[in-house]
Amino acid sequence: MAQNTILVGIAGASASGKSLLAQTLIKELQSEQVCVISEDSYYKDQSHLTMEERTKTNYDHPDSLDHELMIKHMQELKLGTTVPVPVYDYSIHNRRSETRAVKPTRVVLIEGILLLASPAVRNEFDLKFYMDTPLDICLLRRLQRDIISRGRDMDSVLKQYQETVRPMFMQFIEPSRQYADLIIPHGGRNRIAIDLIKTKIRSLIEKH
Ligand SMILES: Nc1ncnc2c1ncn2[C@@H]1O[C@H](COP(=O)(O)OP(=O)(O)O)[C@@H](O)[C@H]1O
Ligand SMILES: Nc1ccn([C@@H]2O[C@H](COP(=O)(O)O)[C@@H](O)[C@H]2O)c(=O)n1
Repeated sequence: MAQNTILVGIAGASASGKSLLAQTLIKELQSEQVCVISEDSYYKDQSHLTMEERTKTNYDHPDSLDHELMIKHMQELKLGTTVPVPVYDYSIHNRRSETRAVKPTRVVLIEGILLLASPAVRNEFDLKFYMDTPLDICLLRRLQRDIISRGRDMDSVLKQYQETVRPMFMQFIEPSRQYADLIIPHGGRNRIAIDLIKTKIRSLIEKH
């Protein structure tokens, strides 16, 4: 039996443009057969920790993520099942109580920093992309984004960047680049990459 759902992974550093690329594809494809999930939805539940304890979590280490649940959902989507994806709230460093029902559309885009770092996760993907944006550009964009959209201040973003974001990038994310099928330079507004990926996704939808 032909597989119905194709899983497409978009990996790369924090603020490299993964989410912008995924949202641009969704907007421009205008198809009910494409949807997006963020790996960040699968950060582990931290309800048992105080807010102060939560700020000390290393959110760039694979252990902070519930990859088991994510893999379960990826496999269920491939089997044609709708899955309850957790909703993440950065301002409280925790999942909210509600979930979001994600249907097994023909193409499911999944974006996240650690998608290619472990064999168990990366083997679930049919197509794997890596956003190869220079780290200094990522830091500038993260600083701006985290202050405007994630309720952070400059000191906390810079402290976290030096203590965990950059070291974990070096240890886990950059070495996972080798597993990508396609490496995308210039971030989430790379017009040629966007058009090529759109053509590929349209052909997958039409073949269905
Ligand atoms: N090529 C680009 N040019 C300008 N701004 C960009 C570009 N790519 C991403 N951004 C901006 O940088 C920030 C981080 O991008 P985002 O897509 O959220 O990164 P990621 O999902 O990889 O963490 C966002 O505010 C986004 O709008
Ligand atoms: N409570 C949290 C959870 C995650 N982060 C940071 O988010 C980054 C991953 O998301 P991107 O959209 O930037 O890819 C990751 O680098 C974590 O440090 C956080 O700060 N707080």
